[in-house]
Amino acid sequence: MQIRSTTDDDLDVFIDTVYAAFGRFPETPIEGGGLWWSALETDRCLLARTADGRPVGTAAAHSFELTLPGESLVPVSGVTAVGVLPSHRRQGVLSAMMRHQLAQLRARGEFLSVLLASEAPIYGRFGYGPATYTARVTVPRHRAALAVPRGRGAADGPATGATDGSVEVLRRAECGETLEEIYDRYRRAQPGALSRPHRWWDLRAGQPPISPAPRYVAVHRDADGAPDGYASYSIESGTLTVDETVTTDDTAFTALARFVLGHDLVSKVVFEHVQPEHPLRWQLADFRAGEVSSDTDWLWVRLLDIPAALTARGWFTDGELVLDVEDPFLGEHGRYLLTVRDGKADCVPTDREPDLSLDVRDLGSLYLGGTTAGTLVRAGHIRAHRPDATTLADALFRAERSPHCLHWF
Ligand SMILES: CC(=O)SCCNC(=O)CCNC(=O)[C@H](O)C(C)(C)COP(=O)(O)OP(=O)(O)OC[C@H]1O[C@@H](n2cnc3c(N)ncnc32)[C@H](O)[C@@H]1OP(=O)(O)O
Repeated sequence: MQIRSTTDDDLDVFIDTVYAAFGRFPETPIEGGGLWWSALETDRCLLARTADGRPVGTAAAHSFELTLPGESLVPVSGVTAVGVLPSHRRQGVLSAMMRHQLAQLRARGEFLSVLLASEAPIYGRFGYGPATYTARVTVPRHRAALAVPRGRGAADGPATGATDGSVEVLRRAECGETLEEIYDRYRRAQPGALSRPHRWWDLRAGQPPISPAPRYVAVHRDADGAPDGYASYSIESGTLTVDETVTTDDTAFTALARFVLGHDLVSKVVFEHVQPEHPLRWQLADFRAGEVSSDTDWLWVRLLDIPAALTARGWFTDGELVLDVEDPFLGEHGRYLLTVRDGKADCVPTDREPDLSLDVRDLGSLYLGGTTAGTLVRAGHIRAHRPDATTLADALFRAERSPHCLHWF
């Protein structure tokens, strides 16, 4: 088998092979999403061919920036379009492509790779672990009243929590660069968020092709008229579905939630992509009115250079841990002393006794602070060699807020 990067000449073959492997991408672009292939970077697409030249497998990578805890922005590869023809599955084609791709990413000097997994059992063996999570919250309109914020001082505004800002409803084509600017400010402060490159906005990529229904965008502006949030939504059969809510602060989110929850001729409101620990359910007067479903993994993270990755993120508690990390797919093993002081980490090889022994996939899950070491110790995946190592790891890896990624690729 040969694995080679594509050129403009074989991009069509690449796309045909992806369609054949997935068997379900719509041929016709849908407004607001669905143009996934138009954002591909040709020289970052891999085609696997049999010895007689038949294309059988694909994998690609996008160039993104990922926000780490501590608002540190780093380049990452967003792995995508991974597929093997049904006739050639379970013969090692994907394994060969993953090995090839990880070596390529390292050669580019990248220390992190990320992806969205079509199925959860596929990527752990290649060293990826689930690192951000997402859920759907469904609110029936008749139970949609918001609670009066108990912590709000009289000087902060009216007791209803309403703000002096405004909401305007636009069609996507009328938004100009407003959404892109809001998204960019949001993602720079949100651990786990990916950049959405300019051309993705032009191509209307970055959102899943969920529905052919027209999309509306509610844009929130603060009291001075500056845009600080938007909610992109569609209405079908009495259900208003918000597929993306992007705000630079909680006030804008609350105002947009109030707007969609107050929409006439709608029986329920569905918020897609709500991050863990989001205050939305607490903001409802009836806590049980927000029904959580589709609680699942979103962004998977793979560390390619452990010291580089651990020193790149910000840290919020001082401490010292010895991590013994196995990387079975790449046949590597390393033991590292992680020392955190004043928000920064030092990470060097050591032969000290380990505090935690773990697989690189589990380090990927801890890395953005969205999964606790305690959970993975209890699951039997991480081994703690002293009783307080788990508590310390939980405190150390925590981010300033739960990591979250909205970008679809
Ligand atoms: C980031 C993204 O693009 S996600 C999209 C992933 N692609 C898809 O879901 C499209 C449909 N599926 C496919 O094209 C293929 O089944 C792939 C790409 C998932 C797997 O390709 P294959 O060439 O069959 O994988 P390969 O033969 O290298 O398998 C390696 C190992 O993973 C296991 N594996 C592969 N796919 C799966 C799966 N879907 N579920 C569980 N195990 C799997 C294999 O059993 C094998 O295990 P083993 O080493 O213990 O024998």
